[in-house]
Amino acid sequence: MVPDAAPYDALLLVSFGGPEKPEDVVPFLENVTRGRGIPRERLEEVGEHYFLFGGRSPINDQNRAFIAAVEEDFRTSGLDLPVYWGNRNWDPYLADTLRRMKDDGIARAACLVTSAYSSYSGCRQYRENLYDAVAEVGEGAPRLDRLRHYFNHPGFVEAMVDATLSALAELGDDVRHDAHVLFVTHSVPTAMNAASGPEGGAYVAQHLSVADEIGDRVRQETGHRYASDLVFCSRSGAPHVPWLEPDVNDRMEELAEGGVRAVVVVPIGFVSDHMEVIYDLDTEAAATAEKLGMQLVRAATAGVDPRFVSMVRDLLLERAAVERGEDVTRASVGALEPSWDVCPPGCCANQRGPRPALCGRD
Ligand SMILES: CC1=C(CCC(=O)O)c2cc3nc(cc4[nH]c(cc5[nH]c(cc1n2)c(C)c5CCC(=O)O)c(CCC(=O)O)c4C)C(CCC(=O)O)=C3C
Ligand SMILES: [Fe+2]
Repeated sequence: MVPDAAPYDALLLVSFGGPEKPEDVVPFLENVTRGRGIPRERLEEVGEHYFLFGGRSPINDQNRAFIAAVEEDFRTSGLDLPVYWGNRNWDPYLADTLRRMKDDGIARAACLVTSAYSSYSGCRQYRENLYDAVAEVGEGAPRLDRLRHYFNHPGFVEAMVDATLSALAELGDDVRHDAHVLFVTHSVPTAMNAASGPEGGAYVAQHLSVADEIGDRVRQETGHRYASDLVFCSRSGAPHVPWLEPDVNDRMEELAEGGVRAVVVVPIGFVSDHMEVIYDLDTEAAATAEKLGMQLVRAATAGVDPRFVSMVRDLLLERAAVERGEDVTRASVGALEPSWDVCPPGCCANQRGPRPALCGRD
């Protein structure tokens, strides 16, 4: 049976964007932090992370590889649907892509955001960006729907379960049994977590449900329940503003004091190996492990894992059926329900005051 994507005539991948050469770094950081109150010293420090990698973030190449994999998955499934890509902070910018979609005659597109969880940064801010880009293009811009959050979709979770198992297998036999699993995500201000989702606290709750589910699956596969925590990386902002803790490095110090000799770092908050992963985890946290005499193995991100890639088709066909008024079964794992299609009023509120956004009731 040929899969039915109607009423959609395209998929739009919506992402963060990153610099591709040294001259891009400062203008990119200006785009990211415009009006966000990030201290100058923090910006200089983050700029150095990019320069350490030749002024090029891996994120755009990761998105190109992901799009190629999704196109191949569509093709082999008989789904004839073009895939477009637009970013919040760097070329290709959302408005430019929407203009191209309009010229190509795209009337309606489903958007997949490269952020799996609810928060202002990972959800509403992208919805505001979509509103602004549609407004910029004006008459004839495609109508956009945002595909639901996928933190608890089996395509994402299964990929992370296997990545965790592979990372554990890499540890030395002498330390594996006592290894500690650190599920890592991007820190956000505690106030941003408190405002996330329709009732608040969704950012942390969603990560805890993914961590629990991976822990259960690892126990089934290995017969061992590993000690674990949810920890955070990439804290930004002004020092007096509270952000989610503990930081991954601080937690490793504590664990080392308690005699832990090995950690597996599982980046559940990130869907590909971008700068937070290759700098904050593979460079900084790895150096902390070295200093503490601990073994550290970092689990792979979902990247182009075939299950994660085919999840996109599943979410797209599910939403297409919903839009056609059909009943759907929504794949999900763990304690939380499958996420909503359209964000409820107030969901992931913008703490600087309301701004127009697409794909929500407000
Ligand atoms: C929750 C979350 C995700 C995960 C969800 C998702 O994936 O979207 C994420 C992803 C990313 N964040 C990224 C880069 C940056 N984030 C920054 C700043 C901030 N991030 C925040 C949150 C998040 N960020 C927040 C609350 C701030 C403070 C400023 C503000 O309130 O807006 C800054 C400014 C410098 C700094 O302060 O670190 C940079 C450069 C890149 C690109 C990496 C690359 O280039 O490879 C990616 C994928
Ligand atoms: Fe960020």
